[in-house]
Amino acid sequence: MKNHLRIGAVSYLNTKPLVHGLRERLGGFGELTFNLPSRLADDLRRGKLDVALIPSVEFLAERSYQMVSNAVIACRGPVWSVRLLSRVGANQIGRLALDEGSRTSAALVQVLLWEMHGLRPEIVPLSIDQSPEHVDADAVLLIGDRAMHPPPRCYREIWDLGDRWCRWSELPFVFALWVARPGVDTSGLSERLEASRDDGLASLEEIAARDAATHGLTNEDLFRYFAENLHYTFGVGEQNGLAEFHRRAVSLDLIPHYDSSIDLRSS
Ligand SMILES: C=C(O[C@@H]1C=C(C(=O)O)C=C[C@H]1O)C(=O)O
Repeated sequence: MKNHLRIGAVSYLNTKPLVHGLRERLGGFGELTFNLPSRLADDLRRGKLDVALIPSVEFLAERSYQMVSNAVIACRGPVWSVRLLSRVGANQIGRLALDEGSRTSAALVQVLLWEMHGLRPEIVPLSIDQSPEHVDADAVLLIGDRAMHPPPRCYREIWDLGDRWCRWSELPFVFALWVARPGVDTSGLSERLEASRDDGLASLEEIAARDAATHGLTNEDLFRYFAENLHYTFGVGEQNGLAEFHRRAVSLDLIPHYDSSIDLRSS
């Protein structure tokens, strides 16, 4: 019998262009569900999903995973939806709260604080329903839709992590990619994922007009987020950016070290 794939995608606005028309395109080939990035990674690991759009750091940490598409969530400058909000100067952060939805940005902020300020702060969680103003920490990392709204005035320093990474490394940054568990037959999948991405990129105005108001954004802002902040194709720059992030995360022991370098080609 032909595979019926269980496919998980990120539930944030950033993913809308990647999944445009995907349900219809999958038909009986697979079913699509949505969740927070960190939960998608856990469900893929536990075998509850066959394929998922997972945080890139989870792919880097698990050698048996196979990248199944060149459709990714990346940026080449400010990303808008990944922010560090700090009550103190960034060089004084002692206690850092990390958005429960994140794995990649959770590692990225630690890489940047180390590289820029030699800091290794104490880490505490920020659950998805917890308000960032009420957590006992010097700074919070926020990702996704809730990071897109203007932050309250209590913060002294605000970092856009895409901007910080791209200026510091002079490379793009890859936040999430489509990955399959080992042993899953993914033939025919990459074409569907890439066709949906291409269709989504050709329909950004329509997607922005459909989703902006329900998220408290203007159509123009959401369009610009898709068109200017985010980047949806895994090219040579993205490959190099991911390899550099891999080295930095390994050197901080945020992911395990392996002898051979990672295979970043998508199938
Ligand atoms: C740009 C973003 O990329 C995301 C960030 C992720 C992470 O930090 O683990 C994972 C998936 C993406 O949704 C965002 O969520 O705002």
